[in-house]
Order: sequence, then C-alpha cells, then structure tokens
Amino acid sequence: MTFLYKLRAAEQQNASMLCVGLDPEPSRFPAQLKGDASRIYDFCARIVDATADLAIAFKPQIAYFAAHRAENQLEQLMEHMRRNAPHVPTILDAKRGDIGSTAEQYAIEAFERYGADAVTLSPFMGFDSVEPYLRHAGKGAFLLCRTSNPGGSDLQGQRLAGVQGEPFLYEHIARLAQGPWNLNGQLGLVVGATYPAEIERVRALAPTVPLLIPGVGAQGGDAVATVRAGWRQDAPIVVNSSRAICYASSGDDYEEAARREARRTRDMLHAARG
Ligand SMILES: O=C(O)c1cc(=O)[nH]c(=O)n1[C@@H]1O[C@H](COP(=O)(O)O)[C@@H](O)[C@H]1O
Repeated sequence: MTFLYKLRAAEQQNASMLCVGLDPEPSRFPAQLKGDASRIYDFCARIVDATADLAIAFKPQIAYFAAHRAENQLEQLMEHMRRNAPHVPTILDAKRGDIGSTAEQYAIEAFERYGADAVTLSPFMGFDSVEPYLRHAGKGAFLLCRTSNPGGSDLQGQRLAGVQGEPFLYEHIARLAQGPWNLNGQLGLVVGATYPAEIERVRALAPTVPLLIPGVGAQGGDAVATVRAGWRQDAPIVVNSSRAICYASSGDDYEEAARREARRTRDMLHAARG
C-alpha cells in the first residue's frame, strides 16, 4: 500500500486533515512524567491513543528523541503506532538532505529502521539527494518548499534569474515536485500555514501533490485561510499541530486535553472546506 493511498484512506476514515505532531519535551510533561526523558515513549503513546481516530497522520520530529538519546523510544513509538493506529500513516520529520550515498543510509534509517510511511527532506542539495528515497517502493517524501519560519524567505523567496519566468526558489521547487522529480508519484511539499498566499501559489503550481502544512496552533498560522488556499478534493493537505495538542494541559488530564484540542482543530479545518 502506498503512502498516498494510506493518507487518502485516513483522510476518509477520520474525516481529518489534522496531522498530530509529536515533539516530546520532558520539561513540559505533566507532573508525573516531568523532566523524565525515559518516559518519552509513554507520553507520546498516550497522545497517539487519544487522537488515533482524529488524525490524518502522525509526525514525530526526530530531534526531540535524538536530543535525549531516545532513538530506541522512537522505534518503540513507531511500532506502537503501527500496532494501535495502523490506519494512520506516519511522517518522520527528519528534514534530511545529503549526497546520494549518505541519503541512501538516511532512507534506510527512516523507512527500514523506523518503518515510517514518509519523511521530510530538504531539497537544497538537488535531485540526486532526493532520488534515493524514491527507490523505496510506495514511501512518501515531503520537500521543504515555503517553510513556516520567518527566515524561510531568506532563500526560498529569492528569484532564480537563470530560470524561465524568474520564479521564486519555492515556486521552482513546487514545479519540480509536481513534475520531473516526482518519479514514484509519492512526493509532497511543505508549506507553512503562516503564509497562506504562498500556499495558494504552491497549490496552483503543484495541483495534485499532498501538502504538509505546519504552523497552526503554537505558531499562530491561520487554519481557515490555510484550508481555503490548499485543500482540493483530489489533493490532500496534512495540517500539522504539535505543541498546541501535546501540551494542551500540563496537568494529569493531558490526554483528554490533547484529544479536545485535536478534535477542535480537526473540526475547524473540516468546516473551512466550505
Ligand atoms: O517539516 C516540518 O514539519 C516543519 C516545517 C516548517 O516549515 N515548519 C515547522 O514548524 N515544521 C515542524 O512542524 C512542527 C511545528 O510544531 P508546532 O509549532 O508546535 O505546531 C515542528 O516539529 C517543526 O519542526
């Protein structure tokens, strides 16, 4: 089963465009787990169980595990998601990007070690840094295109003088992902919810690829404008919220609070489809 097939099935089954981001920070855990990096798995598994019927995808961010030497807990979590939420695809947020031979190793890490359905990648080093991921049958890859952070415009907002029409770099990336780079039909693009006008532009240039859209919740992106700009009947959007869901409460009720916030966000996104 391909990543895109799984994504479409989860979109239907959970009536959702919401991606639950898993960015575990022990210092923000509720009292009984607070500060304890050995409980990262426990914390994340409970968030997964509380939101498995509300999400189109789960997105663990690898740095939050690696920083605490908790890669083994990430492996456990990936296994937990496959077992307890097999209908929800996983996107490993690793933002990798390196020469082909090293990319081959990163692809094995993402798809074989962690068993992710998709991964986030930086396209900065060009097609031969992306191609090794496309060799893994059915696996997805989201290329950073117009990221949610203010500094995203430093490079992504520069015009490419040598390219026809002098597009912005992010526009060029969108065209490549829709066309010549999309060898396995499983490429997607990352566009920040903080820039709805750019989401609309990317959607115009890449009408059928899935868009991973972080930036609602803690970063203050406009959820309604995001859906209007990016959602199309035949092209899914995956709108990520991490901290606003994981830390909806710092008390013992954190699972219920995460569920409430996930449901509220999912319903708001759904309603914005009009
Ligand atoms: O690729 C990403 O997921 C990503 C791209 C981007 O442009 N902006 C962005 O915030 N992210 C990630 O999305 C998550 C956002 O977290 P919250 O701001 O807490 O919802 C983090 O894990 C970021 O690393």
